Amino acid sequence: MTRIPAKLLLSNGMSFSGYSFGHTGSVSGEVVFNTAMTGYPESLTDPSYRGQILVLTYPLIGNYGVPDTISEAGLPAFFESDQIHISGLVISSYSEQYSHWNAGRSLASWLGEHSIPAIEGIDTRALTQVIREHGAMTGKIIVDGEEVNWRNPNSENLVAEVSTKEVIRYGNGRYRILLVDLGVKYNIIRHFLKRDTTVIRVPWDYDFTGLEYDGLFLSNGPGDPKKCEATIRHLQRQLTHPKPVFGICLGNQLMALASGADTFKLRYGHRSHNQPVLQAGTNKALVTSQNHGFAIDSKTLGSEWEEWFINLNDGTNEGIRHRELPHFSVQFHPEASSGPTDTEYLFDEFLSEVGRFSGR
Ligand SMILES: NC(=O)CC[C@H](N)C(=O)O
Repeated sequence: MTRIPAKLLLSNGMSFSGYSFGHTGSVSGEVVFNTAMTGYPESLTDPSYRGQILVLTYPLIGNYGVPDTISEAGLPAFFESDQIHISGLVISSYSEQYSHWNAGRSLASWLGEHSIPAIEGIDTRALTQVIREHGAMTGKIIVDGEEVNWRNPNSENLVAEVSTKEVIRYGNGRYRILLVDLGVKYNIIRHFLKRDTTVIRVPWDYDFTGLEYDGLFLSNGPGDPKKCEATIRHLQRQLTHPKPVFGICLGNQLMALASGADTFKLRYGHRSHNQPVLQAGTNKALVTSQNHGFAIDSKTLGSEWEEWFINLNDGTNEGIRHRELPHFSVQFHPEASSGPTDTEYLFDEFLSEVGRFSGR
């Protein structure tokens, strides 16, 4: 097989040479790295990666293939959304051979079907060190010399692209959860459906303030949280009421912005399965799955709010909660798909607040 040469060009001028696989084409986006050892089908379909060129530091990728699309309760069983959201993929060694109980196709053919360019043969650990030193950068995967314009996805409203266009209901449980879809990972919906709920999934800019529901949930999602002005406006009105509100990742950042606090861009983000967080005021540390490039500036939190979790690597915020009302959110992923499930209990805590509030 003849291999097509490709290169990864960074906005600081550095270039890394490799070979094309997946879709044969060039693309630009923000270059981010994830150090998890498994979970590429979930990561590639996570809407929070929209506009990003994903670098995987684990060297061997593709060896367990990609699952078939099998529907379960109206959701694809093994994916986090209905499509691949990354703009491009950068890996070290691509395994043509794959073997796994649920593998239905190869990674290369799946990327090809979705028109996503990928490059292999890159020293992704050396590349990651460059990104750690320089900070997050935009980049281009250039295949066969085909030119493409630079793209900085953080200047776009990516949430509007990935959010549902219509209201969708799932399940028929006791508690009604209004889920604001900012780019929701399906494992969040699966976690709610396991807990006797009806999930009402609404678009990111939907005015939910007059609707009937028992608890409000703000999902994860791509890009700069400050682009979600409509959601922040609706949330501000909701936060004056004692109805339970829970947010994950982008949801955490929007909770802070709606309460008057600020967010900022991290130097290179947290993307892995082994991010240690401390529950503030305790000695309890938890291992979490994360995927974020922005964070809450905890110094700007108002007096009604407190820092709930803190990242043990760099001391940045990993969650906040209201001192009196049942409003809380986390920067990490309690639904961890893929990754450690240590913090799944937060769904139970939210549902117990919802039960208490609704009186059912
Ligand atoms: N997974 C997420 O929700 C990410 C939130 C936000 N887009 C960030 O990068 O920080």
